[in-house]
Amino acid sequence: MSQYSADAGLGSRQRFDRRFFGDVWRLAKPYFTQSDERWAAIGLVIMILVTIGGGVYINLRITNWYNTFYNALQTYKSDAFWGLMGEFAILATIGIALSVYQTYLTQFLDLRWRRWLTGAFLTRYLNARTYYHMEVFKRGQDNPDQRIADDLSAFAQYTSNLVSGLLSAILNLITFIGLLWVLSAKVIVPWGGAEHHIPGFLVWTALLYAIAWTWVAAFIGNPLIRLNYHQQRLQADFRYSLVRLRENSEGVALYGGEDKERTQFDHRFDHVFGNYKRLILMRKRFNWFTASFSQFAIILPFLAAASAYFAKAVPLGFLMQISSAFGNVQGSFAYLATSYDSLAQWHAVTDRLRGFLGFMEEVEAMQRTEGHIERRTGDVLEVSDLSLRLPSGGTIVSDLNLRVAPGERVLVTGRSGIGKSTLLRAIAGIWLFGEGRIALPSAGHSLFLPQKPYLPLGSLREALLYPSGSIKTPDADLVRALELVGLPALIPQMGELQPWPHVLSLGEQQRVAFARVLLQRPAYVFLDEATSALDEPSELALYGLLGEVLPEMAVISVGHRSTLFAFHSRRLHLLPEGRWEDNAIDPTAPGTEPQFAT
Ligand SMILES: Nc1ncnc2c1ncn2[C@@H]1O[C@H](COP(=O)(O)OP(=O)(O)OP(=O)(O)O)[C@@H](O)[C@H]1O
Repeated sequence: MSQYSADAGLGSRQRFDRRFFGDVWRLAKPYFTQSDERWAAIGLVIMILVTIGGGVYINLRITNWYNTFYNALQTYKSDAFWGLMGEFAILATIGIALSVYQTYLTQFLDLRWRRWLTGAFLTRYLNARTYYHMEVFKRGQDNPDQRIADDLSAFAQYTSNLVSGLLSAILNLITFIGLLWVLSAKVIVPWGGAEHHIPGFLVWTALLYAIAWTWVAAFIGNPLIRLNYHQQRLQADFRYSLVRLRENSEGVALYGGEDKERTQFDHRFDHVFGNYKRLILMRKRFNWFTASFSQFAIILPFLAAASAYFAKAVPLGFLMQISSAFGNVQGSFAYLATSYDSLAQWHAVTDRLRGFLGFMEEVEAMQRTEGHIERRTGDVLEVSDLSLRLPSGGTIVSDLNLRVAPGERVLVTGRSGIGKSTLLRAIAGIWLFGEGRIALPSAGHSLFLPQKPYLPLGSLREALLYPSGSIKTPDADLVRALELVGLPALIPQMGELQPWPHVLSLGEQQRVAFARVLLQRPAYVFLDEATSALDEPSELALYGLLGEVLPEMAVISVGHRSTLFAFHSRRLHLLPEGRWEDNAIDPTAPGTEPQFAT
């Protein structure tokens, strides 16, 4: 069971409750307590704390300066004026430097934290093919790419900014609350025709005012969490539809599907627009209140101290000092209210991340509980008592026993949808549902070629050596491989960075995949309709090449063409209800096998 709340990804819990902070802590803790970078991170945190503390101290000095400065003005002391100007210049310079460094160090911490978080998420995402299983068992999880690329960065930024802001507010409060309490002693509260002194009157005023402000901000601003959450999702959905068009541009262009695509874009953008409109309306409502509260907060201390001033009980400097101290205390009390919009975005980002992590944990748990297929590394492919099923429970194959010796060639046949690719997925170790035992040479010694070859981002050279070819492979070998598979025209472009999946035809891409086999020389190769886009003579030529260049390599193919019988010595035929037949192919009668009768 996931340690993150199951509904977290839906942004449905909009409270800053214990579970929310528990999840934030679980996301943040590893970097600061377990990572290799933890001492550097703690060092940065300490430096940020020093800048915050210094900033608060400068604030205090400036507040006291107000008192002296305005009193000097009121009493026309021009000689004190210039000295005070100089003092202000020094305080302001130190204050500016501290503020610049606080921002710089916080951003530097964000950047490093983001790098670490991204690395940790990627490790987990790629480990045990979790990325693949998350796609296969997708349940309402959207755009993992956005969660890794954007949300992690936003999480690091919001967390460090909000926490340093909160610490600064607390320090400010501790520093100024005493001063404001002392200053309150001189404040007169006229009530019922008499003058009263209420201990800590200004502190209570600031506190009550901030409570009212926070309550209104939370009440009005709460829907912002949900709207921010949806905004990020809808934005990512819209972007994803554009990326899909780019990736499938040829298919759409050939179908002339622009109108349909446009409708799809408009539809998705309407959602982005509608949600954003609600968001800005909500922000407008929210800003009405926060702007009113913050404006009124400016005059509140003057209102509170006016009676004392007009009664000439206190000088102007005192009034200005009160205003500054009150602003600091009240601003600290109201920190949560003034940061509510950022808090709402932080909540939304955290929701998305914990939803993603929760799902990743669910998939990892599924990998542990569903993975009953025992796997071991061996020299020979050996499948024992293997039963495979669909996630829904349907049987794909029952009690399969298969041994493929080095150099042997087995053709897997059966009607479409019977489970041929699923059998290869199970042998590759990416299909979870089933039981039995599989022994297979290690990853570097077995290579799986799907029907649609995967060409990574980069040069053709990199595509040829993907995934485990040595980067030191001499160019002469690559040239030879391209010649053998019938792609000599590509030799001059081997180092070019091009969108190869768009540039090469599917048949050419399948030839590139065969060149990979020749270069990487695995002990076992699995070809899942890996020549489906080629004409029959080219298909036979490529198969013949494998036999010639790599006679010791075992070949397990999935294919629908009867011409493939000529190349294989055995046929594993999958039948309905999990039945199967394993027969030798008569080499004297190629192509005469019945066509995949069930
Ligand atoms: N992730 C999945 N979740 C649920 N069912 C799946 C999944 N992947 C495959 N299947 C189902 O498993 C069955 C076997 O699929 P598979 O791709 O192995 O068939 P195949 O024999 O290779 O078909 P074809 O010859 O058309 O490529 C199909 O009914 C398919 O819908």
